[in-house]
Amino acid sequence: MAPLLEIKNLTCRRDEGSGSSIFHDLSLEVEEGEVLIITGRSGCGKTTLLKCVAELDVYQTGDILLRGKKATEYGIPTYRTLVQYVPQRPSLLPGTPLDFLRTIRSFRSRQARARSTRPSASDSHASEGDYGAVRGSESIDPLELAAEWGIEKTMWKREWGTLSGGEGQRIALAVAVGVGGAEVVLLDEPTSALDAATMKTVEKSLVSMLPPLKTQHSGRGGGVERKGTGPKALLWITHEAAQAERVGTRTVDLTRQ
Ligand SMILES: Nc1ncnc2c1ncn2[C@@H]1O[C@H](COP(=O)(O)OP(=O)(O)OP(=O)(O)O)[C@@H](O)[C@H]1O
Repeated sequence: MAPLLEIKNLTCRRDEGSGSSIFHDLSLEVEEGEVLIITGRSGCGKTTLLKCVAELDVYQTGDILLRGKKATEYGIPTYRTLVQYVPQRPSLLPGTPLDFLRTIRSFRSRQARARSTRPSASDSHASEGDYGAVRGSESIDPLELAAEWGIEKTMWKREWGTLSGGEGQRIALAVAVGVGGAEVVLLDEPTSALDAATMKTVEKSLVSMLPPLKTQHSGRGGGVERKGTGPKALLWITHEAAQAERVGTRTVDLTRQ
């Protein structure tokens, strides 16, 4: 069976392909249940790699396969819902988090309708007011998840730019893992703006959403019970060795690639 995610011989160059290489001939496989830590010195290409995997950045050679299929076979917008990138600074997004959630829900709803003529679960909540109108059928409600991380509901109605770095990070994370359907979530230093206690709470809930690992890896992977309610795997950029040790099942150091 094809791996969950396969990166094959990926090469990415600076300046839209005309400059020097950021990484060259990089190959990786990610299986279900993994928290693959991406680390390495500043500027070595960690963010670029995640953006390439999300098909947001252009690479010059190589293939990225999700369950054996290229993004073009899924269609790029659908692929990006299956492989979701969570930016380091969501404060640069326009509008409010609630607008963002509505847009994603509406896209998912259209996708679901295209696949089936059955009414979507979000329709059945359409009379529940501002927040209920964007609720979906997933087992994780982003607003409730964010509330567990200390985010009050009213914050969802504020412009992204008015939220603190840590508030914006938690909301963006809750949307990425809470709005169902993402198979692989790409986390770009997801807890860099959080205090130590909140960081550990977020880490635990993220790892608990994964399915159990099929193969034993050297890392501890959080040592938390896995419920399999969220994405199938995480690619997680961090500069913190202690965090990598807590959550990671495997580490790739891009400095050495
Ligand atoms: N649009 C761009 N044009 C030219 N160079 C770019 C562009 N985007 C990124 N780079 C360069 O590519 C390299 C990799 O950048 P990237 O942001 O992926 O590094 P990183 O490992 O995530 O860094 P950090 O740890 O500092 O966040 C850097 O040298 C960066 O300056």
